[in-house]
Amino acid sequence: MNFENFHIIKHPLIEHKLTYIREKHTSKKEFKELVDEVALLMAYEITKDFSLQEIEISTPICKTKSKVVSGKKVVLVPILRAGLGMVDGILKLIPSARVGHIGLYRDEKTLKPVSYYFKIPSNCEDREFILVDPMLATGGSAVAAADMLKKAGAKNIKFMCLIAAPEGVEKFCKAHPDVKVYAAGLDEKLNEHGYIVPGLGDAGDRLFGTK
Ligand SMILES: O=P(O)(O)OC[C@H]1O[C@H](OP(=O)(O)OP(=O)(O)O)[C@H](O)[C@@H]1O
Ligand SMILES: O=c1cc[nH]c(=O)[nH]1
Ligand SMILES: [Mg+2]
Repeated sequence: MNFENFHIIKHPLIEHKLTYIREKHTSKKEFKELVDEVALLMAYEITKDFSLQEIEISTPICKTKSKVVSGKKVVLVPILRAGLGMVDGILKLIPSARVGHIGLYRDEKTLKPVSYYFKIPSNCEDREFILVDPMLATGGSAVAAADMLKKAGAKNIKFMCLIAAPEGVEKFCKAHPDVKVYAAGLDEKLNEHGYIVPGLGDAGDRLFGTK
């Protein structure tokens, strides 16, 4: 997909783990562990542009200057429910990140997102948002979530998903060209029920065992 703000994160470990996330016989426990692991690996990649500042510290040997991450405070925002599956993995890497929540579900018939919850930290302008959801299908949910973040004042947003469909990438990138989108895999298409093909099925149901 040729959108400047769309990036596939390619890494052998991510591809390997994604294979077992897709596999329908993977257990609920393993599914959640793998989603967390891929989210952590992706977060490592997408934070490469974080800025650093030098501080003075004392090692047991002497005083020295060394670097720490500086800049805007990170807010991780899962789109409920399935986005919750990615939070623990990313928090392992960025434990100080605040966590906002956006409650959206996709209406089964219309495939349009229905909003039911929104809570994020204040002072949005000064924060770096990482919006997460395993699936970018029609794009309706992710576009609505980014709309809500911007309406609340967010200026700096990245969106991270595990699997994207071309339809969702196009919709999101056109609606939010200023938001960088990162996916571990780009699939073929959507089926007649709006599910990604080959995809992984219903991410929320597989994470929470609600099928
Ligand atoms: O790109 P879209 O067509 O909007 O579809 C993607 C959305 O669908 C899934 O959520 P779902 O509605 O199943 O809610 P859940 O996470 O509570 O299961 C998924 O986690 C995304 O949020
Ligand atoms: O394939 C899909 C599409 C939307 N939501 C999911 O959980 N899976
Ligand atoms: Mg679901």
